[in-house]
Amino acid sequence: MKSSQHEPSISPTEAVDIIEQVAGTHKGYRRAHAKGIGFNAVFTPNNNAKPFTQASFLLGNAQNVIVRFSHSSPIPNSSEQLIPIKGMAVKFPTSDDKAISLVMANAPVFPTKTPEAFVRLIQAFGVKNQSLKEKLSTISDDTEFNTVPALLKQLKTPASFATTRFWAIHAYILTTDSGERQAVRFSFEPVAKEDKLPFTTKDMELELLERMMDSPVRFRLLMTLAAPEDPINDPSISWPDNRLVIDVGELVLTEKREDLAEDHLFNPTNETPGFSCSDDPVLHYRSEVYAESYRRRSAEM
Ligand code: HEM
Repeated sequence: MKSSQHEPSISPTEAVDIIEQVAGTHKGYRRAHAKGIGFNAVFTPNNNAKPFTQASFLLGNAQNVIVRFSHSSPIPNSSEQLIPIKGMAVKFPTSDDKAISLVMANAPVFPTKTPEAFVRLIQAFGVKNQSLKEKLSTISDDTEFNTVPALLKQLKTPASFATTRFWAIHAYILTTDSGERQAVRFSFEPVAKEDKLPFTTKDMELELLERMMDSPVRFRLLMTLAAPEDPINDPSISWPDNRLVIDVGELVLTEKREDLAEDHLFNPTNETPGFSCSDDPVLHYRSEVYAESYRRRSAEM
């Protein structure tokens, strides 16, 4: 565990065991965000990030990237309409084999400050034969879950991946050649705004493919700059709305990947000169959880 400040009481391997206990084992699938669709895409930086970083993926020429959109459930055939949390993962190439990945959700904040609280939340929501009200009452005494009921109320299943904003949630640290540091949070904002589906299907993957036949699907990569007083190690706290947001480039989907990016691991903790992880314990925990999930699903293929 790289984060120096936090030693979780539930190990990443135990976390994957717990997800399997709650959701079952679905051989060959990711242990979360099991169902999804992969695309090739092009990311074109506009060099607005240059004053803040030397990170190559945010600067220079257009580059080929891999994108995977997903439904968050660990159960591959669960109803996508009943699962409001969706994911978008983008893998940028780098000169070494540690591709930078932004692995995002359609929410600006995470429900908990620590990874083990999130795992306990999975356990609480996974209890069988209990209504949502009963599940909420079992977590209501725990101050770690104060924000959860309000977050749940705001959740709404999106109509389309192409009109959804995705946030990387954790802070990352950008550095310049001369060593200046700036904490930022990334998000991808859709260029398409219309919510009403012009298409016939309720299947979000098909909807995306139909949309692409009509016009290109684009997202802007936005970077929100932290002020010195903003917390950079707590993904459950949002930064004030008046923070400077910089548009650093555009992503355009080009084609569906035949492999759907199924075999890919998107690791949100890879670093490159000019771009590093903050001390957020949830971010660092994800690295080992994803590696464990990847080990299990690869062995089952
Ligand atoms: C302790 C916290 C978390 C746990 C235990 C967890 C668990 C997992 C697991 C087991 C996977 C499957 C990985 C694989 O097999 O490749 C996964 C994928 C994913 N998670 Fe998380 N996750 C956590 C936090 C987050 C956060 C904060 C976000 C959003 C910012 C997020 C978004 C995603 C997405 C989009 C994927 C799919 C990536 C892909 O397409 O390959 N997760 N998560």
